[in-house]
Amino acid sequence: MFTPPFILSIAGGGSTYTPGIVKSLMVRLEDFPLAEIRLYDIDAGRQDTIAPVVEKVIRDHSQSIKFTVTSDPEVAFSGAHFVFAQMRVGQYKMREQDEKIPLRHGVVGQETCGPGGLAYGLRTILPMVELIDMVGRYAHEKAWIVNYSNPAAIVAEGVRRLRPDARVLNICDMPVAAMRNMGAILGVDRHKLEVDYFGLNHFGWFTRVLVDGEDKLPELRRHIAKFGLLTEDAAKTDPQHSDPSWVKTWRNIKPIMDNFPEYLPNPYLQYYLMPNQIVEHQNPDYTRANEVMNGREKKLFAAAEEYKRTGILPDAFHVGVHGEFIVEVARSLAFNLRQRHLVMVENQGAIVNLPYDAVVEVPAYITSEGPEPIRIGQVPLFHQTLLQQQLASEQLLVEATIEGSYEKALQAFTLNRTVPTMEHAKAILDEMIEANREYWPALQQAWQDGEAVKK
Ligand SMILES: NC(=O)c1ccc[n+]([C@@H]2O[C@H](COP(=O)([O-])OP(=O)(O)OC[C@H]3O[C@@H](n4cnc5c(N)ncnc54)[C@H](O)[C@@H]3O)[C@@H](O)[C@H]2O)c1
Ligand SMILES: O=P(O)(O)OC[C@H]1O[C@H](O[C@H]2[C@H](O)[C@@H](O)[C@@H](O)O[C@@H]2CO)[C@H](O)[C@@H](O)[C@@H]1O
Ligand SMILES: [Mn+2]
Repeated sequence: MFTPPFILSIAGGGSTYTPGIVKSLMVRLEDFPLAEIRLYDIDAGRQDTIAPVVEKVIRDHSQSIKFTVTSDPEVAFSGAHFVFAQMRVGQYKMREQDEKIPLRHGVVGQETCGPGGLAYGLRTILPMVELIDMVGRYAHEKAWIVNYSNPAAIVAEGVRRLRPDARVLNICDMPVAAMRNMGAILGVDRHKLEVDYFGLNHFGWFTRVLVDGEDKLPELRRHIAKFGLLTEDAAKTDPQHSDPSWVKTWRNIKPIMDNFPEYLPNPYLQYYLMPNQIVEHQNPDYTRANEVMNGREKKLFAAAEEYKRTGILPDAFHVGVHGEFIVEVARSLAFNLRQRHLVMVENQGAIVNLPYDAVVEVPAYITSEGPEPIRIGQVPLFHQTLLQQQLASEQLLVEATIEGSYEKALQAFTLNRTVPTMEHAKAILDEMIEANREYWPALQQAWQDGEAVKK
């Protein structure tokens, strides 16, 4: 453990989430004291646009915290105690491709699920390893990287294989966001909930939702059967997610639970369990990437511009569970609080009927040496089978990245539940190879015309 105040670096400093995360840090300054905040990004222009907004957020709370903005890894990470990673490799222009290419083939087009998530994984694993190595070179020897960079399941598996000893904790705010909505429905703050949950990232189920020791899942089931995982007035539950695609996502918990009422699914399961319906409702010319570029990103950039012109910062970003959660996790790491959070962690027997070395998402106690997962036991055959298939798809994608294997990438795409046939998988993969030339490692075919290719 190291003593506060801490040096904290944010990798992906130009992210639309940076001001919100920094605001969350400022609100918790007494509990998580900071000496310096550093922004690091490979796109200096984007980061410079957002930096004055971030600086204003800091100065509204503290005059003493040093603020540094850089594209130099040595400056960014020297002596750092914490690194929050939130890189979007290829930025929104590549997210748009991840979503639109599969849709042209009638397949789900999504940032982290299906072929889009696999493509994003092929772009992100190696830059993440590069980040780990830079942090290893310059930062405090016990520094923690808390990673939000997506696709988190694939990134976590890539890191587990390539840098098994790295102090990286991979997290996702989706379960916390679901708990916030549960809390709103039940009329309690999300911190009052203690949940049981098992799965992979963006692929799991809540099995119990306790408030003061009483399981509230029956009450939630009755509510969800009418409204999905939203209050009657959706905007009140989730002001950030008033975009139509998110409202639909929360409502889709209802059809899933109408069929499988036992557990409450992660909203991302809609892409695997009802892909046809999702594709029918997706506009192939205007996907979530466009919604975000014309919404969250545009609003933030416009506010930065107005702040530069007038010195007045308009209300331009949301401080929600996303920022709160990463700060809560970092505090637990920093002070060995052993708080219980849902995070990604190597299974190590927590889910008895999944592989020992699978990266799973389960509740864990967060200590200064990392997460200690709770024991889940056996999961039912239906869920185990879905999980195994998704895990295999993600693991093959990681192997494809490491080995530069075209065949393994094709297997990963073919095995994914969102992809109906081998032909769809190949057509999408081949188009994605073209679109990702700048980002993916080269994928070689080991077989051609029925013959093994001699190396
Ligand atoms: N795990 C979760 O639950 C969760 C929740 C929200 C967002 N996210 C992820 O957070 C990230 C940021 O999202 P956003 O919508 O704000 O994206 P964004 O494009 O606004 O920001 C990402 C930033 O990362 C930078 N970047 C790209 N490659 C980099 C590299 N190799 N090194 C340093 N910086 C690099 C980009 O230049 C960009 O400024 C994404 O990966 C997103 O998927 C994850
Ligand atoms: O489509 P986007 O870019 O708006 O969101 C994609 C991310 O969605 C999840 O995170 C949500 C979170 O659930 C919500 O509460 C709030 O904090 O906003 C986040 C972003 O909208 C998901 O967990 C992430 O992995 C996705 O990147
Ligand atoms: Mn997530």
